[in-house]
Amino acid sequence: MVKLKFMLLKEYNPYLEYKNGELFLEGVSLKELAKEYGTPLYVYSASYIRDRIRAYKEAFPNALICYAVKANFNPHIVALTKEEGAGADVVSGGELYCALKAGVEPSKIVYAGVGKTLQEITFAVEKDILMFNVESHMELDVLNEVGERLGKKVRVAIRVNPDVDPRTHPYISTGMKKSKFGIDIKQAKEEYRYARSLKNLEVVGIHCHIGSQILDVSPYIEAVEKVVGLYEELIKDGFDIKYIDLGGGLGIKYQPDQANPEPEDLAKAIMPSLRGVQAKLILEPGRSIVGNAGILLTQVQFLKDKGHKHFVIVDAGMNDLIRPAIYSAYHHIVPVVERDVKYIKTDVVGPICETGDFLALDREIPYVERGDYLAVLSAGAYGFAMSSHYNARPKACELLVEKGKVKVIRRRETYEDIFNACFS
Ligand SMILES: Cc1ncc(COP(=O)(O)O)c(C=O)c1O
Ligand SMILES: N[C@@H](CCCC[NH3+])C(=O)O
Repeated sequence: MVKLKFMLLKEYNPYLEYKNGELFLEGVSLKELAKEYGTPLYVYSASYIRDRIRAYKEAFPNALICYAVKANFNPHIVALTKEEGAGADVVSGGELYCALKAGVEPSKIVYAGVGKTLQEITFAVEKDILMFNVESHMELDVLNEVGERLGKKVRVAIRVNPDVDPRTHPYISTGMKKSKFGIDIKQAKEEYRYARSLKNLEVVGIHCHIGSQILDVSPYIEAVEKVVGLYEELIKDGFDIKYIDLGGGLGIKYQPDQANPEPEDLAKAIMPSLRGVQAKLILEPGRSIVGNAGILLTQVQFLKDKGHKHFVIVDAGMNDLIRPAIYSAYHHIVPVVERDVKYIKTDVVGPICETGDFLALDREIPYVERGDYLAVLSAGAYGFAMSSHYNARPKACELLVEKGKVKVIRRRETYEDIFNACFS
């Protein structure tokens, strides 16, 4: 029984293990961390993040790996990916600021997003980033104007929408016809010609991102084939396409019976279609770098038995981890200190005044008591990044652990932190 559980945790993160019934990450006791730093508490494993970047680099030795900052924008995490040689994929001025603070070279930064503001565009042009992934005709005009004003040639790729179903949650499918993202691949050639006619733009690439949490690699093959088709047409038309950026999206293990696909699986699927392509490949993985690096620790506040229904009420709410509320996402929950093998069927809910505030519904979890700590797995991506102050709750503390060492990468917020901006 214990051995089985041990194997299962390793499949999420090889640095996560029970020792004498107590959970450790990279050799650090999670119970001790929860006691010292309080809960809710995010803890990330640095070695795991390093391993994942290295796995991408091994699977795609000639590619530029641009970590998708949106998945987790803690600058210390971004700096870690930079240390391993990654660039950054950003979607806002804030993320660009974060990547630069973390030391990422502008020549390794790509910028996507359907609604870049003039201020954000100006900031990125001034910083001379590698490439804008342009999502509309109007954006081309604005980029050209900013380039002219600043006396620069702005490097652009057009984000094409290949109309491929990535077979994931509809809210995170981004490459289908009805989606707001990118330009229909069938209209792309026309937009490329238009971009070439603008004197302050330099057309350098093709961008495509079909969605997130993709576990089956076949939609990638479909998308890549369409992108390569466009690449060949553009080359024939005299374009110098230096980069093909295929976005991110590789999924991770959330449920015990799910796979944790490797970058190598993606490489095996798509590299054959890219054989004749001269352009440099760019990838923008987010979740598959940091998702299973992180866990969210929470403490049981109350138990409530309504007869027909049991509730475990914890101190982490939807303001800390919103994925279950908005995507009905599953996050595996395990005890920080094992008790016995008795299981209960329960909802695990937070303190927020919303019925949608849950971490798990009708879930069998090991028996717990008031004061126990629970670890919510796979919380490193889109966990803290999507957190809020809802119900005037200070944001959680974030820790980075590596080989037995602990670093506070974001202190717990205070009430003053929440309200300071109201009184300045
Ligand atoms: C343009 C772009 N690139 C990269 C990513 C990162 O995706 P993921 O975290 O699924 O790897 C996203 C988010 O889906 C995105 O919108
Ligand atoms: N926020 C989503 C992923 C969005 C991907 C961004 N394009 C999630 O938590 O799964």
